Amino acid sequence: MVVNRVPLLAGNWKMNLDHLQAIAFVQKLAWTLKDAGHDVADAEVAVFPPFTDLRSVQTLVAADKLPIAYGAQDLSAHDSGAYTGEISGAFLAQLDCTYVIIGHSERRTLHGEDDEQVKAKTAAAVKHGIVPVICVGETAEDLAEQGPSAVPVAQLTTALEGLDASADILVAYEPVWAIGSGQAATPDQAEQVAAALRGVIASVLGEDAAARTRILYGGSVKSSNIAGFMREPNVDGALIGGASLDVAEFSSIVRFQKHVGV
Ligand SMILES: O=C[C@H](O)COP(=O)(O)O
Repeated sequence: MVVNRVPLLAGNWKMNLDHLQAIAFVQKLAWTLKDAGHDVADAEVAVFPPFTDLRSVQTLVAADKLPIAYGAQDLSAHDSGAYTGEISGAFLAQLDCTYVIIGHSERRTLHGEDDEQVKAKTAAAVKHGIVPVICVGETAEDLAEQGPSAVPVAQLTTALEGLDASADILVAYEPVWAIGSGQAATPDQAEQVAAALRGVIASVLGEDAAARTRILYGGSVKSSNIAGFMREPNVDGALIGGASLDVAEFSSIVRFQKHVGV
């Protein structure tokens, strides 16, 4: 089976940029990529703004037909009802979100999300036709005690339970110790875990799903280190936090082929 996994460079803005800043950022990003001759066949670009920006980003992307995908940073496992503060997958689908991040380590650590909630949210995203970006990763303690793969493998195994083999998903391997620390994993480390995660997809959803599913690396990705990750066979892109908030830096990451001739 020949599958072309187009690289995805995805910017997770976290709680940064309000809706006016989001409009300016997306316009500038589109201009910068166009000026640089970016070809969408080389890499897909996505941004993950705060919820309150999504309508503005939707309007801008649709009006100017920008080649920039977007998604939300979380969703509720429920469709509607008495869930104060929650956002339904149905609402995100109405805003034409392609993607939604699920189980980011900041949700797991700061908001107590566990693997069962991540599983329920993954199912909700798929139900509403939104591609879940399932985040997994080990803490420094996990790494010391169990090695790099054990926790991400367990987290993904639970998240995928009950999904149909045809489900369209993405996986982001983000070692918690690498997020925002300036200390990225090595490409070898990322590849080792990504390969293990592809094995999980194969065993739970089948070989076709494993072959087509893109696996991203996240954690202190910059223009100066993206090339190493993109050379790895099981790493299909990156989920970028801090460096995605600077148009020039993010554009440079998106155009990773220019750095290295991958
Ligand atoms: O979702 C993105 C990750 O948390 C990585 O963040 P970072 O690139 O700032 O380390």
